Amino acid sequence: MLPNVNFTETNAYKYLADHYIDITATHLKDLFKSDNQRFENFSIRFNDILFDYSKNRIDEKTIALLIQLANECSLKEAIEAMFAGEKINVTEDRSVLHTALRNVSNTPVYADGKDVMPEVNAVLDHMKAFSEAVISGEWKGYTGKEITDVVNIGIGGSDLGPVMVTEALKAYKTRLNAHFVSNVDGTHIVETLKHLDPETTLFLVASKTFTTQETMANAHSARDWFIASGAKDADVAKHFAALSTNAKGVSAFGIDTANMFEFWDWVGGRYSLWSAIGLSISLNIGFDNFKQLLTGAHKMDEHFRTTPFEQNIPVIMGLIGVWYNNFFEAETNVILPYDQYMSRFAAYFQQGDMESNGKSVDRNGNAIEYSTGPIIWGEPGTNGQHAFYQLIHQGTKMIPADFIAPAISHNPLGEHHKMLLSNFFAQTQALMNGKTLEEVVAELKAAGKTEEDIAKIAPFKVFEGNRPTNSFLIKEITPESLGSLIAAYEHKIFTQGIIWNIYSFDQWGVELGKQLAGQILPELKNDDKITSHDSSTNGLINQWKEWK
Ligand SMILES: O=P(O)(O)OC[C@H]1O[C@H](O)[C@H](O)[C@@H](O)[C@@H]1O
Repeated sequence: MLPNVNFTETNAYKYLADHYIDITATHLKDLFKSDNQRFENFSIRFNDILFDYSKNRIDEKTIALLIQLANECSLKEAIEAMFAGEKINVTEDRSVLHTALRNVSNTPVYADGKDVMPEVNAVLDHMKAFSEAVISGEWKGYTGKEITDVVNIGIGGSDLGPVMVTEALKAYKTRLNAHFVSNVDGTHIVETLKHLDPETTLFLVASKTFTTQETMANAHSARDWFIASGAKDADVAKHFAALSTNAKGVSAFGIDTANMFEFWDWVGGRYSLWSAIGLSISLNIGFDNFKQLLTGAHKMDEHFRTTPFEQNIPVIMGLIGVWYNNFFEAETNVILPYDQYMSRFAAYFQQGDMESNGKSVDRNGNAIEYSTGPIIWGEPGTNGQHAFYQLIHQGTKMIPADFIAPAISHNPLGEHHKMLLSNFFAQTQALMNGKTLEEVVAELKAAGKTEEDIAKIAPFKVFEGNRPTNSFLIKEITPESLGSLIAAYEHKIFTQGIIWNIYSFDQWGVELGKQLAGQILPELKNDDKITSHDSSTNGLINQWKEWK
């Protein structure tokens, strides 16, 4: 059972509300001035990850009160409930056990009274054998040629995780070329297939349910393209594999169940890259590296489960997020990887976070009166600097930012990495310190500007600063460190869902649009004028019918 506490009624919340007034009276740079141990006090080393949260609008009292809040909301018990396989996804009556998928310690994990580890390990063995056969070239296509290209067809959790990790770990690429098709827009698959050869292409149809409209449409089009090349139905087995929980659906599609990689309903879609859904990752970086990814995540799982909250990275991340979300009324959280390979990291956690905590009903089914999940966004640095950082530095909204950077680049080209990192370090410093009017005036004077010019321009050059950031400095982006980092963000989401008293593992909010699309699709198949909807929807459909 998950705890059921309205966090706004806890003692800690009341103390935090008072404490918030004190903190807002203090500039972040002054917090540094008054504590020369601030970095040591507010940073955590975890293997090759340094998490520095000192540039946040917090002091020791803030952290103590936030931890009191976590305790009053029984976070520890909630963590145990998840790891123990309790059915904490209540509205779908399911356990939440993505942690079992990476349980490299192999200790038993129970769902519905049954140890899931033997099944988990059997699928991993299958993934290993398959990946090695395809990568080595032992696995041949229907005309006897080696596979050169792997196309993952999936959407949402069956796409974003594999894409993000494959990109992030491109430095570990095998000889196979990776492609990802997700959008039902025919352009996506047409453009992907244009450059591929059916004789050397392997399709992975990735879908937990095996009913998702976009994925099924793309899988059928891929199959048609394959058959049109002269292949027979029997050849499909050499070119199509399925990653799913739905064996019946896989057979009905015509995929050999020997090529089915199973997972289970206790794996949420957006937490599934660790499951058979990760087969594209295993093909693209090799199974041993995939295993390292699982190992890194497992180490973070252990850290989350056993480390006191004061030293617990996901817990601290989550609580600081609550602090900004519910006291400072920050609405978003920007993720800024200073690593080109991690360009899809923010997009991945848009689903991870927003589909998990974008909820407005609490665990009692009552409408919520406080703010829940933040809007997640972001792009890699330094590109973001030349686009949207203006608003982060000088806009009217507070935007807590996560900076992520590797100390060692996989591409140590000239001075590039030093330039990249100088930007990372400088940005967090600039956001914290800002620049006062006096500093601006002094700078303009030194540049020889007249009094008149100074008066005209100075106000626009002032930076208030006091803008919070987290920094993750990672020794190197390896499968293991990436696994740990992803798991830290997953558990941050969990922590916040517990505090907000919401169910983080369902996603009913995606259903309504699907249902209405199902009603509209038949109306698009004839030329009849539509009058059954509101005037806007009718107008759009009828104009489309005129133009199509
Ligand atoms: O893996 P599938 O069953 O095809 O689901 C793909 C995606 O679609 C759904 O709409 C959900 O919102 C996602 O959580 C899920 O990851």
